[in-house]
Amino acid sequence: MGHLNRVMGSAPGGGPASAPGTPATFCGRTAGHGAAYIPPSSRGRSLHPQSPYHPIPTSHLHLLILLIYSNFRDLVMALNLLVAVPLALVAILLWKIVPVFVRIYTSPLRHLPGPPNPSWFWGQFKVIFNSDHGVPQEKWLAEYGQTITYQGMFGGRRLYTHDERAMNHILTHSNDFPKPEVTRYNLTAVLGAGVLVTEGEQHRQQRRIMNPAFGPAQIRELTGIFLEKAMKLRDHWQLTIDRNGGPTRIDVLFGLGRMTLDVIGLAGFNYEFDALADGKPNELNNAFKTIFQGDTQLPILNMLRMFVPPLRIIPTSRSLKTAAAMKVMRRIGMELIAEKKAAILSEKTQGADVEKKNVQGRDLLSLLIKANMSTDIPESQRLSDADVLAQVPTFIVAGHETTSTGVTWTLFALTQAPHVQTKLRNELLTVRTDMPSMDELNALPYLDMVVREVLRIHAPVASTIRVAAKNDEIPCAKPYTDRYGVQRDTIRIQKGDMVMIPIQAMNRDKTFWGEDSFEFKPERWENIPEAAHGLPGVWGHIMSFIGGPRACIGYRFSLIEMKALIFTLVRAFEYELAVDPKDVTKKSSIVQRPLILTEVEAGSQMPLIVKPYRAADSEDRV
Ligand code: HEM
Repeated sequence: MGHLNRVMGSAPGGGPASAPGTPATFCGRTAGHGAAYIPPSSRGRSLHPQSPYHPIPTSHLHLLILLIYSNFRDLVMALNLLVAVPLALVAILLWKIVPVFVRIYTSPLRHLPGPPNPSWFWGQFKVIFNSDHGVPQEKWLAEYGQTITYQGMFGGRRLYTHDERAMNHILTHSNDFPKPEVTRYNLTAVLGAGVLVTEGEQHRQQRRIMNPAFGPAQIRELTGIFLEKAMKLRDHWQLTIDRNGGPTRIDVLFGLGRMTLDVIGLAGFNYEFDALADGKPNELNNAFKTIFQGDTQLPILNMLRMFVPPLRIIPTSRSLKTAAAMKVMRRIGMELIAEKKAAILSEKTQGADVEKKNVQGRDLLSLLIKANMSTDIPESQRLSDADVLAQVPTFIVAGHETTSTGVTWTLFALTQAPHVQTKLRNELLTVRTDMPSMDELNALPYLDMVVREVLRIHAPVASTIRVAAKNDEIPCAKPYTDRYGVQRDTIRIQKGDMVMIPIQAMNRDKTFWGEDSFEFKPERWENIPEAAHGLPGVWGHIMSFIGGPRACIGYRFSLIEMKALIFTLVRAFEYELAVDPKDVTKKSSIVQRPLILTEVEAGSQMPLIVKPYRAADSEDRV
């Protein structure tokens, strides 16, 4: 307004500083243009603007010209915008989508053998989605060989190989094969930039600080928590059985899920979720549930938001709810961090400096904060509070349902192999205490074999995915035959191609495990086939925790937690499946939860008949 007033004021012949009735928006918007424009016809005129000889007063003429001129400019600008915005959107879409289509026809993966593409839009997505996990891929491998390709949505190519050397290359070159952007977006939306999501230097830095908290000495300290919580679950089931007056159908998945949540709360942050205490409200638990409940609204928009990043700025009811729940999570997380920092600082003021190698304590977060504050970590290598905070939901998500589904499938497997259940219980009953140490648990050979076999055959995380960050040539252990009948010993891959990490399928592949690879046989661990030694898993020659720099950081934690649970629950009870085994299937999301085909509406569950174990009852069966 002031700017325009100056122009008006400087107009020859003067005139009112502000024309009455001039719309404010006009004044505001045209100030820039009006300042430069002085019509030549007005220059040097001395007639009073209100003179009757002027049909239109000069200043009004200026105004009119300005109005027409600026409206014209506005119109042009509006038209520009109308054209520019859709053009920009089309450009972004082309920038994202064209390479996807180009890649289909240029990717060297097209030379690999594999099934024909049933639909350019869905690719094999529907076939895979409507089958049990990994089953179509296992069929294709049998038909086309160990290294194949198939197409996903919009024809995107995926490399699918069981070649152990190729898989080792992919897992160990984690910078060249990171998680795809969509996966990272989905995880970041709910976890923040925790170790599960970050890549490159940020990931290396986080792992370096976090690794000591997951070492054997630290897990030894946590064994008591695992056993205490396992006993709480045992007592809970016993109470249910007592109330029913005998063997009772119990959904073991539910109780185990709550137990492992309580464990990660206490062992992870020294926080009491009290999930096993029925009905007790808990702010963090509620926030967690909100974040991980399934999508109920606008699934199309939610899906589009994943693939078209600009749409992510449009809020949906789901994104708003998630944001509110994350705020709660962040607040509680920050309180926990502040508490722990204060405790460590007071420890420091009372004694010597904290040193990374001396880090001891009970919960993972305290250990992580201690390691981060230790004097032998250079300032530049320390994690920010935001980085530390992001590990809170990361631990909860990564460390809770994975272990509970692992133990759920163990109990299921034991119902299907009663002789294994009995043999295992007999071994566990040789221990004279309810509270064995980590070393005592690890000294039970049959328990160890059962855990290995369950994690092999019922891997809680059935598969994961990576994307090639650059063109690469992947070496193979065994040559394969390409589409043209030529033998090859490397796989060429192009930047942007997806790579499947077939965890469960490699764990059950006959090439590594022999003809009985699909059977649950703990005894196989007395002497596993030589071929299995080549699998690039971080633990036990299986892929369940994958391998390389992105292998599961919590595998020691989960193994001892699983052992503590199985130890306590198999000593106390006998288990039978409450439904027909043919009705038990796996519902694959991130973890493989059980689903009963005749009771789909009940959601994931594992109904078992649970009966207190009494030595005399079972003597005839031993
Ligand atoms: C039976 C139990 C478990 C299984 C089968 C399992 C499996 C896995 C798998 C397959 C990955 C790799 C995911 C990917 O990169 O796509 C992973 C990563 C991870 N897991 Fe586990 N996990 C288990 C328990 C735990 C526990 C108890 C914790 C923590 C207390 C944990 C913490 C993590 C973290 C932080 C990562 C990310 C590591 C990184 O990217 O550097 N996991 N886990």
